[in-house]
Formats: sequence, structure tokens, C-alpha cells
Amino acid sequence: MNTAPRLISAEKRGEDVEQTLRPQSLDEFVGQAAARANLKVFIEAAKNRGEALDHVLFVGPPGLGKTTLAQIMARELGVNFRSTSGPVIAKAGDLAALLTNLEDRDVLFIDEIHRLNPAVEEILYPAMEDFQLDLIIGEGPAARSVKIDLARFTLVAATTRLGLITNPLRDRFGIPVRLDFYTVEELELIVRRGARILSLAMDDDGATEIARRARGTPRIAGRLLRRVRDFASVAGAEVVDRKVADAALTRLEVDALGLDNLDRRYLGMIARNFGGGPVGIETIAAGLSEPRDAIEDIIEPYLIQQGFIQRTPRGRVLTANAWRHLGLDAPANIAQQQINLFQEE
Ligand SMILES: Nc1ncnc2c1ncn2[C@@H]1O[C@H](COP(=O)(O)OP(=O)(O)OP(=O)(O)O)[C@@H](O)[C@H]1O
Ligand SMILES: [Mg+2]
Repeated sequence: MNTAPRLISAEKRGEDVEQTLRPQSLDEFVGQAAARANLKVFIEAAKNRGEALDHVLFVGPPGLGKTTLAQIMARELGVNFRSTSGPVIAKAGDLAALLTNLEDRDVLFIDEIHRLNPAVEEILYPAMEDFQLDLIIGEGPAARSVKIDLARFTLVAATTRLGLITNPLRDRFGIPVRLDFYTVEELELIVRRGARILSLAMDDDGATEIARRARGTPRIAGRLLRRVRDFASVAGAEVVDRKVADAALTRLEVDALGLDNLDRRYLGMIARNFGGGPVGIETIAAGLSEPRDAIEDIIEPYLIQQGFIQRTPRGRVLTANAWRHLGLDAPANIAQQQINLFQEE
């Protein structure tokens, strides 16, 4: 996904510190309580039986901890962790090479599984179900099919877009896990832990301020923390308190609710150019010069969760909340308009 660099983008950007902030065990992992409790039981049970864990599918917006959880699971299971991603596996042979190198109970992590090539996906089905590879070797009349037995492995896959996964693939995961945005309290714990790891002095209010403005996302919390640390050290602040955090975040143009420039451009465009909507996603993408994927994956989930926009059959619509946040007057009949939109479905 190519989008303009964005400080509070939840996308990965290969900062090494991110790895050091990564929790190493389920107990260290903050938040997602239900998912964590269930995974703990399934891991324990698989270990007791000496069997491979059932296949796991993590679904959720970027930066909520899918990759982190996959790594933790391998560690807790005491098995090898092999990692790849959907778009990297170009041909069936690439996947075959990965699969035949797995040992019993190993975890194979496939990130962005919704971007798997259909020909590759096809050979993943029998691998997941029967731990067998069905490969066609050669071409034309000389082609023959061979079956290869595989180790009993666990596929852990991650996706930001459940809707883009085919049903047959989705059905083959015994353990689907949906990750949700984190609460401010959870993010506060994550920020405090991060400050400890980075040896940064911070008081509770400072941590709360960063947590409130982290868009419900641990990766963003970590990134904001590091930028606040930069501002604090240059300004010679000894402790990061609310004032120091607020000053830094304001300079980074992250507003009181954690929205950044791009979020505000998104909301502002629907308000000013389309009277609050409904407006189609393609139009929004063109207006912002951002790829549609990025808008649907990165911008919208949080705005929907915060109640700033609604997805209706005819397009996106701003809520009264959004108008208020933009400091603009909402059209007088906005509530009724929204009811009508849903009834047209
Ligand atoms: N529960 C958590 N507690 C503390 N830190 C976390 C937690 N979840 C995620 N993080 C931090 O956020 C960063 C991003 O997490 P991760 O890479 O696992 O997200 P992801 O869901 O795989 O994102 P993507 O969809 O972009 O691949 C990690 O480096 C880690 O430091
Ligand atoms: Mg990831």
C-alpha cells in the first residue's frame, strides 16, 4: 500500500525500536482480553496433547498486534516461527518450498493473506486440511501430479480485510480472532511500559495524553511516544508531563482526539465538497489522491469506530459528531437524512 508518509499511520515503517517495544509473552501483551484468554486455553490444550495448534486467523486494522501475537504464540508453543506474506509468495512452488521445510507443530505466519495469489491459495487448502501437498510437475501431456506429506504445522495468518478472503480459505481456520481498537486505559499501560523500556521519565498525565491521541492503536502509541521523546529531549524537559506531551503532539498536528491531517482532510472534504455525503469511496480516493485501499484499511476503521462517519449503501456520510469536531454547523436535518439513507437499503 503506497500512501504519503504519515506520522500516525498505523503502517509498518521498519523502525527497529518497534521490535524492542514488542511484548514477548501473552502475559506481557496488554489488551484484547477475550482473544488473549482464548488463545491461552487453546495453546495450553495443544501443548498438553502434544499436537499442532489449529490454524489461526487474525483479523483487524493495522498496528493492533497481529504479528506480535503470532510471534508470541510460537514462543509459547515452544516451536519454530517462520514468517512470510501473501504478496511475496508468487508461485505454488514458493509455498511448497516453505511448507516442506516445516517441522512438526511449527508456526507458519502468512501476513496479508488476502493478497495471496489464487493459484497459491489452491495448494494451501489440502496443506491446511490434510497436511498434504498436491503439486503438478511438468507441463502438457508429460505433466503428472505428486502428493507430498507435510509436517503437522499451524498456519497463523493475518489480514486487515476479512471481506477480501475467499470463503473456502476462511472456513479452514479453526480459530478466527478479531482484534479491536484498544481503550485509552490499555494504551496508557502500553505507553508506560514503552517509556520504561526507553528509560524516559513520564508522569501519569503525560502517558494519558499520548494514549488518548494514539487512535486506539499500539503501533501509533509507540510512534508518538518516540516523537514526544525527541521533542522532550531537545526542549530539555526532564519529565514528560501533560504539557510536554501536548506541545509535542500539537506540533505533530495530532489533534485532541488523535486525528491527523489526513483524517481531517478526509472529513473536511466530505463536509465542504459534498455537504456531508453520501459520497462514494472512489470519489473520496480521487479527491484525497490516496489509494482506496489505504482509505478503507487505515483511515476509515477508526473514524467509524469513533462515530465520525457511517458507511451507507450510497456512500460515506458524516455524523453530527464529525461536524462538531470540524467546528462546522451540521445541516439541520442531518439525523433524519441518515435514517432515510439506511431505509433505502
Ligand atoms: N498489546 C500490545 N501491547 C504492547 N505493544 C503492542 C501491543 N500490540 C502491538 N504492540 C506494538 O505495536 C507494534 C505493532 O504491532 P504489530 O506489528 O503486531 O501489528 P499488526 O497488527 O501486525 O500490524 P499490520 O497489520 O500492519 O501488520 C508492535 O511493534 C508492538 O510494539
Ligand atoms: Mg503485522
